Amino acid sequence: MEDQWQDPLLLTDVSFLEQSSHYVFQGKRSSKTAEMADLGVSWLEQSSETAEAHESLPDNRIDYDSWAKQSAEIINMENSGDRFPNDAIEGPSLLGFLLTSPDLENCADSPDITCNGFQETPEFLKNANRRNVTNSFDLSLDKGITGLEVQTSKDANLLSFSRETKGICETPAMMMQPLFQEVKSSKRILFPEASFELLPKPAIEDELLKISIPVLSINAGGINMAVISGGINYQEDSFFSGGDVMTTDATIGDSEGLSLYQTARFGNFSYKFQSLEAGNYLVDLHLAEIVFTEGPSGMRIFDVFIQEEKVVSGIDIYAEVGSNTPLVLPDLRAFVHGEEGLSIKFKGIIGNPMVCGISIRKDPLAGFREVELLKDKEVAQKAECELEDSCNCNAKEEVFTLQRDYEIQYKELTETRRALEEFKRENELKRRECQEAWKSLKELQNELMRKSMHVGSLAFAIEGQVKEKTRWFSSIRDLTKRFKILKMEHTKLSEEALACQSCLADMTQMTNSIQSAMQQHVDLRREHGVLKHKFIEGAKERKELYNKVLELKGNIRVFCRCRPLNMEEVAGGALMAVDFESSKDGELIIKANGAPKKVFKFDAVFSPQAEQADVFEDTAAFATSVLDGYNVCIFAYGQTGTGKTFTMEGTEEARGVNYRTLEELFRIISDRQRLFRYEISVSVLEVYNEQIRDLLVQGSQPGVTAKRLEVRQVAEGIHHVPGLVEAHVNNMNEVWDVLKTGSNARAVGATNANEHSSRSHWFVLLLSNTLKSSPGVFARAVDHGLVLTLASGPSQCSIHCVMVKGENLLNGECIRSKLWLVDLAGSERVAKTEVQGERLKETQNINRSLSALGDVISSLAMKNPHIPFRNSKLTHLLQDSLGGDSKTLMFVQISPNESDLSETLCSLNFASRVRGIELGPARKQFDSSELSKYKQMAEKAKQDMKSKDGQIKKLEETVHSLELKMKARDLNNKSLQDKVWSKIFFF
Ligand SMILES: Nc1ncnc2c1ncn2[C@@H]1O[C@H](COP(=O)(O)OP(=O)(O)OP(=O)(O)O)[C@@H](O)[C@H]1O
Repeated sequence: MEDQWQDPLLLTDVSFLEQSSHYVFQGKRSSKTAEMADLGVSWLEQSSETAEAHESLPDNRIDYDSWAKQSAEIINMENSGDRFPNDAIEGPSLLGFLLTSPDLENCADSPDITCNGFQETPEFLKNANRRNVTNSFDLSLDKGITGLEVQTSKDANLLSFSRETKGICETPAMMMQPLFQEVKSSKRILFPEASFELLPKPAIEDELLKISIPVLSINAGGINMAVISGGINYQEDSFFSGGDVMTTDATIGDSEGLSLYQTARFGNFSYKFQSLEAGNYLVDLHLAEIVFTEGPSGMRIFDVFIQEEKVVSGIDIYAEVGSNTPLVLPDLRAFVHGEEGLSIKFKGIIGNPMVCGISIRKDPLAGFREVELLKDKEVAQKAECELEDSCNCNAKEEVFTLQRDYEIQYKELTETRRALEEFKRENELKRRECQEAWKSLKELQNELMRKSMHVGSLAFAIEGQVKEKTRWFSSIRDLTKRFKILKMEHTKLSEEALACQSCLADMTQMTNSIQSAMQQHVDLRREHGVLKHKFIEGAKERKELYNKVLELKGNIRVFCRCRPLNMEEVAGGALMAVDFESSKDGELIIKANGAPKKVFKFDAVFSPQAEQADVFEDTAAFATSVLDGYNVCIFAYGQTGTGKTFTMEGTEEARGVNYRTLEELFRIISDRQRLFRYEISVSVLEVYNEQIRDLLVQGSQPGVTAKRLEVRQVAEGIHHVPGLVEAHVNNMNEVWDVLKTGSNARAVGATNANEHSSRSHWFVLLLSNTLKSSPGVFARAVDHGLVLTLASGPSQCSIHCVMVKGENLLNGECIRSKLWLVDLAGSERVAKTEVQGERLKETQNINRSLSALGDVISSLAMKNPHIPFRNSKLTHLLQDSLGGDSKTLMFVQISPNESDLSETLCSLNFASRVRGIELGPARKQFDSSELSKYKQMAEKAKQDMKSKDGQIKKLEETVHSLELKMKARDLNNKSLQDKVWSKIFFF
């Protein structure tokens, strides 16, 4: 109910009803509050009628003392303009309205508001008035006043009956019985002023009445039937005119012998008694309603006229005493002037009048009046006598005339008095009527006031309602607009829903496509996983096979390269010390004085005509090993000026091993970019006087004290130079820049020799004791009466370290490897010339480095448990890449000039020794068949590797195509998903 709008008036009514039900309408009106409510209504009704309301005798069923008190309080409050105090009667007002509403406070007693249980509205009062034929109405149906109010004139014989309604009277007979007895016993007349009060009459009247003997009694309706009732003889019916007769055998009343009431005259009739002498009489009328026995209808109301004057008005026998009960209207006064006699007429208002008996008695009080008249007459006669004495006969006549006039005037006076009394009575009645009318007017004014206030409050409420309804209309307009908008949106959404429904099929189709694509994607992934596994296995196998090939070829391989004779040598007519024409593959024949002197075997021998590319063709495999995760060391060894730097660095036109190896690295990286991710960084350093010098640090010069770099072991088998600049390179341009930077920074000895002259100045140094005591090549050198000669001058040990970090994108495997590209200092067989100072120190350090390298290689060859890597910075640096599973490639550079033969032989012997390390002494003992067998195995492995490479390449291509397909699927799925989501979002 809270969300429903309620009319404030209706709400008040509801509230009123709810509350009033607690006070007024709960079953029988037994509670005090209900009585008060009823009394309040009764008060209103009474106040609108007459002021006699407060005089009404209360019924003994309720506390009428308190009622009267409260009624008086109510009347006082009303008269004083006060409203009913809330504390006088709790809750709602007596009128049943909640007076807390300001709008309705002044119209709480509004009769227009329907109140359940309050039927006593003005409308009801009006109806009651209309129903009430005696112009009186019920004050309270429930608590009506029991009794009969008989109104009559004091002097005139007018009796008027007005009955107060009485809900507690079981029958009218019960109601009238007391009255009959009262009338019968006391013979009193109830005056209007007395109403319900029995006023005592003068005792003399009673006495006179007792001695009043009827002069004539008639048994009405009794044709030839005289009866005696109450000691009075009622003669047979006569003196009547008109009417009908009815008789009954039924017993009338409770008393026996009341046969007077067994006959009656009814209809249109009257009685005329002409035999009566002049005088005052009293007439008793005996009535009875014989309705349930025989006779006419009992519904009769009639008037009684005596001497053409109405003395009884609207008598209703049944209403007074009921049926079969006597009703006596006694002492109706009548005056008979003389011959005209006494006439009694009965005129019906409703139905036919009826009378059972008539008794006429002399009025005993009339004698007193006659005495008075006689006294007046005596006075008049006395005056007349006096006049007779004092006046003459004419005067007597005049007196007689006056006397007659007096009598006439006296009569007139009597009539006037009677008329005056009548006027007084009528005046009194009119006064009362005026008073009642005034009170009614006042009530009406009050009512009008209340109505006006009620109307005002209603107008106020209506104004509020109008405003409210205006707001409602505004809200309704807004709601209507919104409703229209919503309707449009609904229509739009319905259309979209229809479109969506049509799209659902597409979406279903798309979903199926997506699902099938996803299934294909899953299949492809599965296939991809299988292929990937196969590929990983193949790559692993390839790597193993490749490594096996390299191992078969030897982890330390030696290539021999002979430079061409330079211009000077050619110009000087230098003789060739190497016979390439007679040499087989991998053989090098050294000749002296035109005759072959010694044959050397290497893994590859490059003649002076060999191009840089030819040299690198066999070197490229090491680049693959590096990217497979192996450490590789490529270094060039040889006499000064034999082409070490040319082989390693080369020129811009003829790039050397360094550049080409890096180029090969990037090429392989590019090939493997879908499977591996690599990072390449390059460091360029130099070992100078047993000190590591970073050639990528700008401004670094040989001999200049720079930051001291040391080799540190960071993990098992991993050595690192903390602080060494590592230049990350992503392409060959960057590589070339780094190589040039290092080349430019390469130490240039501050000797008296330039690059060319360096080769023209030779030093012969004795090997250190260490070298001398070292086995292998160095021992052989000693055996040959030679010592290792180290290049002095500009060429120190130049080292390029290429660090590779790789990650297998398929299995997440990471590798970290190093490629050392070392351009060693020149090794010369020089005379024991004196070298002084700084140059001597350089030479000693160079010799130390090379001899340490020789010691390491010798130890590796001997498989000594201890390898003296730390005897020099160079071997310390190369520790990771010498021995173990690392690969080593040595370029032994020789000069073709016969004049350099001794140095050449020295270098070749050293190289042969190095090559022999890997094969070991036992391998030298292998016969050619076993060697060919190994070669065949190597070839087979190579072929397998190639076929594996082909398979791997195919797998790579398949994987690549699968990846492309998956990407295409992903793109397709994504576009489909985008379409679906866009449909979804769109809707
Ligand atoms: N295979 C070759 N073909 C053409 N020229 C060569 C070859 N080998 C060397 N030379 C030339 O010989 C000269 C000396 O070469 P290079 O400087 O490389 O010798 P080196 O062994 O490095 O000398 P050093 O020990 O003093 O550094 C250079 O001018 C070089 O161009």
